[in-house]
Amino acid sequence: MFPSFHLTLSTLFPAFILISLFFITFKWLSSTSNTSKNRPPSPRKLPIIGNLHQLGLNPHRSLQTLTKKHGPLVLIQLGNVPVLVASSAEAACEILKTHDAIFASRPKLSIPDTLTYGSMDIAFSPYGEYWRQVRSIAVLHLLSSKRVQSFRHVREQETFGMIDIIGNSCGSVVDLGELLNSLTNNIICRVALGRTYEGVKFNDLLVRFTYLLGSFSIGNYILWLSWVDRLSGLRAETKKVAQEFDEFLESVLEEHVNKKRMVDDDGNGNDKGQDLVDILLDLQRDDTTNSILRRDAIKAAIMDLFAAGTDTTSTAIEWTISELIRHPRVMKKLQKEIKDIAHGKPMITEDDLEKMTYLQAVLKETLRLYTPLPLLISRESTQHVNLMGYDISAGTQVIINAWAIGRDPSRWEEPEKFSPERFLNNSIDYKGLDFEFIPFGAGRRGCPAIQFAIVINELALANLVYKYDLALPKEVRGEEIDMSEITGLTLHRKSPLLVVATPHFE
Ligand code: HEM
Repeated sequence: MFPSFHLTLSTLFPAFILISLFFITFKWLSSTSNTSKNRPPSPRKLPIIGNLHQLGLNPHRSLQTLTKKHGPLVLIQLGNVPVLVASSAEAACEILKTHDAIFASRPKLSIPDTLTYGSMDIAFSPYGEYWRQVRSIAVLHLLSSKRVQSFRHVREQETFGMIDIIGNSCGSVVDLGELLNSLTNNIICRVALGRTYEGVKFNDLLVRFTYLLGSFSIGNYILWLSWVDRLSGLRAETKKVAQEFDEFLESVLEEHVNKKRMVDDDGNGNDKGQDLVDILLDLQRDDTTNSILRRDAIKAAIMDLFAAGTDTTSTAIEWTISELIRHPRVMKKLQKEIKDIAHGKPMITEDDLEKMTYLQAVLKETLRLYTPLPLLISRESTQHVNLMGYDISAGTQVIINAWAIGRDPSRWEEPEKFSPERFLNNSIDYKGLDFEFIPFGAGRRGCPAIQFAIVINELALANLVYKYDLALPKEVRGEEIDMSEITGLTLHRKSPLLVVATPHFE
């Protein structure tokens, strides 16, 4: 054993010297070529993990701290992956407007990829022809103004249903967060699938699904540590949820195909009341030229609505109510506006919302302070680009800290203060043109469902505060409401929002 060991060492030694020389020369060459490039400032990094340890449990906050030290464009290293962090309105404008096409792709991340049939959905699919087509199908057939309008009865019924449930609580404590979550799930279910699926099993599946989308997979950043994802059970759970969701969506598709046959048999084919699955199946049937709408693509598109549309919407309403409870002056002013416009009618309907300028300002203020997707959805550069004087290589992951931008003191007076008045008498909007306020992102990958989301938010909020006085339960009254947060896919309240609702009209 030992002789052969010596023999191996003696033969390996010159090879070792040669390899070392080659490596040192290569390092030197690449470092000289790097210095000719002007990289954005970077914090000091550790071997192997780079800056991963600096992300913490609330990455939007840790990244804001890095920005304060290094400036609005910071290049960090997450394992092997270079990540550009943008935290000012100017930087966001450069990325989402000036160089929008270069930053319009998404990085491939293992968890969303497994859950969405290999990123066949809209939100996670790479920039290209496939993404263009699925996005335009969703925009045209589900999210256009006409379509959003056609689902008005669904939103109103579900919102009024929630108001009734609260009414039946007879002044006892209700978990408002849970009710708001059911509200958005039910609306998306009815619009996308034609009916609600409220069973414990489906709710549990949705919770696990959104939890996974917000989970961190180390294998995405340090490939050889992928075993950690296997060992922790993350990979197995992702596959399990993907399979259970697939079985559920298969049964929904079957239900629709059979229902369609019955309608056809009656000769009663009727456009009104069509849900998204009906529309996609029709398009698939008519699609003789190309096969963009394969079965997996239909299922992935539906999944996207749950991933992108439920938690984001309900968490925004939950934070708004939390802030209103903390700010009785704002609550009173809002209730007065709604009451004056409602003229004693039993419920607020969507026609009333347009006139409620203070309500709109309250919601904007919440989206500024509690940006539901604080880091938007990561982008990836597809070619080398010069950004604000810095060289950014192709394949760099890009994080836009919309949460920090919304609290940037150079753009917002008293940025930490909840003050809806700042949105009165000015034109700042969330439609992606004012880069200091981008809760829905901007540019070609910006959220395509702004109108859909806002109307759900406004209707729920208006009815909740019109019908009830909302207060903390007796045992916590007088204490500050807990506003601590927890970050997963979205920015959530850490503790449930428990309230007591006292009806106004008794
Ligand atoms: C308050 C509620 C919502 C917020 C704050 C929100 C925010 C966002 C953000 C920040 C993005 C990424 C934008 C970017 O990369 O620039 C996004 C993308 C997306 N959102 Fe929303 N969203 C909301 C509700 C919804 C709803 C209700 C739906 C669907 C019914 C939806 C569907 C989508 C889709 C499909 C994408 C992916 C777009 C793409 O990659 O091309 N969102 N959303």
